Amino acid sequence: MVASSVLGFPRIGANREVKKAVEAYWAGKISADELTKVAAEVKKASWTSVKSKGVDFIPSGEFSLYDHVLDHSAAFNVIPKRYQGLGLSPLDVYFAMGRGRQSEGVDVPASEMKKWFDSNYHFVVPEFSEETDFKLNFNKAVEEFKEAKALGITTRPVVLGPLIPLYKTLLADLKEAGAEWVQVDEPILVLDTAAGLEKEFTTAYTELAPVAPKIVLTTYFSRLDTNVNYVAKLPVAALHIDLDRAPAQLADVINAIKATPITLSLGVVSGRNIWKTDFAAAIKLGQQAIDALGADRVIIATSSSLLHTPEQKDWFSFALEKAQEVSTIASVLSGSQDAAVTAALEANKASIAKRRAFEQNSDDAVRKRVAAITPEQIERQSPFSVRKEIQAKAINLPKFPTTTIGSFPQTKEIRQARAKLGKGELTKDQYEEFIKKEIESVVRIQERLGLDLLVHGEPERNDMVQYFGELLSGFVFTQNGWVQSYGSRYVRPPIIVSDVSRPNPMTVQWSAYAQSLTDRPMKGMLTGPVTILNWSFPRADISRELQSKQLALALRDEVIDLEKAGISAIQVDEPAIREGLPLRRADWDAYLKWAVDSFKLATAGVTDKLQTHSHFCYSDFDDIFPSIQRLDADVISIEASKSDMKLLNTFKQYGYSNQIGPGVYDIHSPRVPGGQEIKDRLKSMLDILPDSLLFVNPDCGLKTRGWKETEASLINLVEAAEWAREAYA
Ligand code: MET
Ligand SMILES: [Zn+2]
Repeated sequence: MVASSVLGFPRIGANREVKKAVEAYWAGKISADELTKVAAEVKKASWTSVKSKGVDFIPSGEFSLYDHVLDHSAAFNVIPKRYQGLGLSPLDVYFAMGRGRQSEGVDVPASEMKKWFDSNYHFVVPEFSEETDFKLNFNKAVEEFKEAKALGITTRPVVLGPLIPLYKTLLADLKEAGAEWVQVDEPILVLDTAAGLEKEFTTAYTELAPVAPKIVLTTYFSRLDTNVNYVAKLPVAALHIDLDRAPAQLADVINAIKATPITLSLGVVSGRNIWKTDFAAAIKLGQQAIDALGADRVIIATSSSLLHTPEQKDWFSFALEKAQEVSTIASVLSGSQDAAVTAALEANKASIAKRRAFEQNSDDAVRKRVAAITPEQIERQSPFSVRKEIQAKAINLPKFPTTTIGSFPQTKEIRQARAKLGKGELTKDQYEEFIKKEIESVVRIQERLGLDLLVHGEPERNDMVQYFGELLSGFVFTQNGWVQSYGSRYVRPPIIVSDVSRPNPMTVQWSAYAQSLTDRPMKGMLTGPVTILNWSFPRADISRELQSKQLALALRDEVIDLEKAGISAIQVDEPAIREGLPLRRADWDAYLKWAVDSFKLATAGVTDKLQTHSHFCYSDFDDIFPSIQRLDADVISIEASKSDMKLLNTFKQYGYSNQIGPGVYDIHSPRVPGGQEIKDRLKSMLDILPDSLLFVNPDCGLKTRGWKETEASLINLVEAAEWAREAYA
C-alpha cells in the first residue's frame, strides 16, 4: 500500500490565534500558561484536521511559538552568555534571543536572523562558541509526540538534521516514547556543499540509526544530484525528495536506492506554492516509483513542510487541501479507489483543464513589450562617477547623509483606517485625507529629527508587495492566507495568475504630495520586480524570468512617472534578490542574469540627475557580489548591524564603487540603540569604507516598530552622523 505524508504544518492557527497570543504575552496581557493553552489548541486542531484528511504520517514537533531553529537552540542549551543570568524564565530567554529585550534593567539585542534556504522564512541563527554547554534542556519532539498521542493521534515527529552527539539521546527518547518513525530534516543535502559531507553523514547516521525510530531522511527545495550516491548507503528507512522543485531527479534517485531497502517519499504536492496539484502528473510519477520499487516502498508526500503555504480555497490548494491531495494520490496508487476518490480525480481533471485554458489567454501587448526589450533600456545614460557629480549638485545632501529605508510605524490608527475603508465605513476620499495627514506628520517628524533625505513613510501600504499586487493587473489575493516570515510576523503573498501590467500610476500621488510639503529632498519608494516575484506565489505555466520582466516594465513606467513628478531620488527595494538564488550553484548565473537585468530595466529609464537607491536586508553578499555591483544603483542600503563587519570587508575587497548605507541599528527588535553604539559602528564602517560613499540609515524599514523607540533611535542616529561629519571633516 502507498502511504501518504505531510512534512510539516503551518503554526499560526486558522485565525492567527498563535500570533495574537504570542503578541499578547509580550505585551503582558496574558500569562505563559494561557499562551501554552492557545498553542495546545492550535496543535490539536492541526493534528486532527490533517488526520481527518486520511494522511498516514502526521507531523509533530515542528510547531513553534517563534521559530523552530530557535527551539532547537533552546532545547540544546545553545544559549549565548548575554541571555543568561538575567533572571528571566526559560520562555523569556527564548523570546529575548528571538527579538531582544529591553525592560527592567535588562538590555540585550536579538540574535541574528537569516533566511531559510530560498524561502522568505527567517530563522534565528544559532551561536556556537567555546562556551556553549551542550545539554538537552527539554525534548520538544518527545513532548509533542506524547501530547498528540494523548489525543489519540500517532504522529511522525520532525527533528532538524543532527550532526551533534546529543541527538542520540533525543532520538532514543523518542523511540522509548513509542515513536515508530522520525522525520529528520536535512535540506543541506540539496546544496553543493553537501558533496563533501559523506563522512559526516555516514558517521552520524551509523551511530544514530540503531537507537532511533525508523528514520525518514528528508530533503527539499532542490535536488540531491550526486549526493544521492552516498545518501543511498545511509542506514535510513526512508528518503524524501522534492519532486515539485526538482522532478527530474526521480530516475536517478530510484536507480540509486533500488537495491537498498530504502522507502522513497515523493514530494509531489508542492509545499511552496498554492496551485492545485495536477493529479494525473503526480500519479504518473508515483507509478514510475512503484514500478521500480513496489507500492510498499513508496510514500506520497508534500514536497516540503506546509509552513510556507497558507492554511486556507477551484485552482488553489492550501495547507489542509494539500493534506487531502497526498492522501487521494496515495489511494489511487494503492488501487484503493472508492467513489469519493474517483469523484476527486474527475474534479481535479476538470479544474486543471480550466486553468490550462485560462493560461493560454495572454496579454499580447505585455508579451510583445517583453520580447522587444533592448540592451540600451537596461543601462543608465552615464556611468556612476559622472552621475554622482550631477546628483551632488541636483540633490545637495551633506556628507554622511541620513535617511531611512522607507516605512514608518504602521500604527493601530493606520491599520484601523484601512480596515474601515475595506468595510466601507470610510469613503475613498476620507481615507486619502487620513493618509495625507499621516504623510504630513511623518514629514514634519523627519524635519524635526534633522534627517536629510526624507521618505513619505508608506502609510498607504498594507504590505510592500501586496500593495503593488493590488494595483497591478494579473494578481489575485487571499483573505486569510498568512505565511510566517519571522517570529509573530506573517505575510499574505499575492498570487500571480496572468500577465502583469500597470493600469495606472501607483505611488506618484503620495510621493508628489510628500515632496510638496518640504524643501528637503523626498525619496520615492517602490518594491522591485524580483522581490514582488519572490514574495508572491508565481505562475507555474511560464518562467519566473518572464514574470520578472513583466513586473520590471510596469515598474519602469512608475519610475519614469515619479521623475516627471519632480522626485529626485527613488528607492527600488530588492530585499528578496538573494533568497531567490537557486540552491544549486550551477543554476545561479541564469537567475542572476535575469534578476539583475530586471532591476536595471525597472530603474534605468531616468536621467542622470535622478539618484536611484536599492535596499537589501538579511543578505549574504559574498556569493553574489558582482551582481550587486552590476545593479548599478547609485546608493544601496544593506543589513549590517547584526552581522559583523565581514560583510563590509566583502564590499571593500571587491572594490564596490557606488554609495552605500550599511544599517547602523537593528530594526527587528524594539530595543533602542545608544548614541555611542551607533558612533562606534560608524567608526568601524569608516575603517573599511571611503567616507565619500557612506550613507547613514537603519537596517530596514520601521513599519513594525512603535513611534517611541523609532524617534529615540533616530535621534541617536542623527546625532551620530553629526558627530561623524565633524570627526571626519
Ligand atoms: C523588507 S525591506 C523593507 C523596505 C521598505 N521600503 C520598508 O521600509 O519597509
Ligand atoms: Zn529591509
